Amino acid sequence: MSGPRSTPPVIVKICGISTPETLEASLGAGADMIGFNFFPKSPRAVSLEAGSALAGRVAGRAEIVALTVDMGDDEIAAIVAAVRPDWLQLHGKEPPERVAALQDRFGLGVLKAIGIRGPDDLAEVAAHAGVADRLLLDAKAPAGAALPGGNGRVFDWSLLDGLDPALPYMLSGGLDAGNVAEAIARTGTRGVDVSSGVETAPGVKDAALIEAFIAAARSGADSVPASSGEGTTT
Ligand SMILES: O=C(O)c1ccccc1N[C@@H]1O[C@H](COP(=O)(O)O)[C@@H](O)[C@H]1O
Repeated sequence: MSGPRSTPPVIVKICGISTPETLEASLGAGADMIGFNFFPKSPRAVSLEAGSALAGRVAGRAEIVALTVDMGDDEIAAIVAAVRPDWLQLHGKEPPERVAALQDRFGLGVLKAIGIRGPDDLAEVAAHAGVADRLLLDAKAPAGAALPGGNGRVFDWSLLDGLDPALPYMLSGGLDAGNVAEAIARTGTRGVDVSSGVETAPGVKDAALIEAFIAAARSGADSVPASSGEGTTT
């Protein structure tokens, strides 16, 4: 994206946008990051052509995130060429070495998703801290789930109590307008990400739900003290 943007106290990402109408609703309501989903099995998946057209409307108004799951270099290169994202969201089992390799190859920010269900999952957080540009702490998908994310499940936020407050991370997993302010207040997160919580059916985003989510996140953000570092948009 071009030019500096002001720094919101809590970054809001709307993920899985697939129509111009819900894109405009997200941007109009002040979304900081817009995610386009390139995981073919997802009900939110967009084609390269659709993603490119939607991303063209975003330029300069928010950051663009391309969501992939254990994708190979050639496919990612095609997405990067078509969509010109600011960030790659890696929502699979990509190890830290893969994160670093993609940073080197594409020169983009990497938002690495880590599924959280219990205390053992924090080892994965530690392994990626200092490698990924930002972490996305999401509810771990149940065994056998078709999707590694986007399942509308909340995890136990108290698992994050011992995290280093300086860790650059965003929170996701079952967030919606009714719980996002509490999630921000409870965790002190500097960023939130939502997909199914702003939908009326899988893959069907709703403008009113998006607007309500962003408004609720902004109200929750008032409970978070000013940041010295993370929270800055790139
Ligand atoms: O949304 C999807 O379909 C999806 C598919 C594969 C990987 C990740 C996916 N979504 C991401 O998961 C988080 C949490 O989703 P939800 O809000 O609980 O529905 C979402 O913000 C996306 O970044």
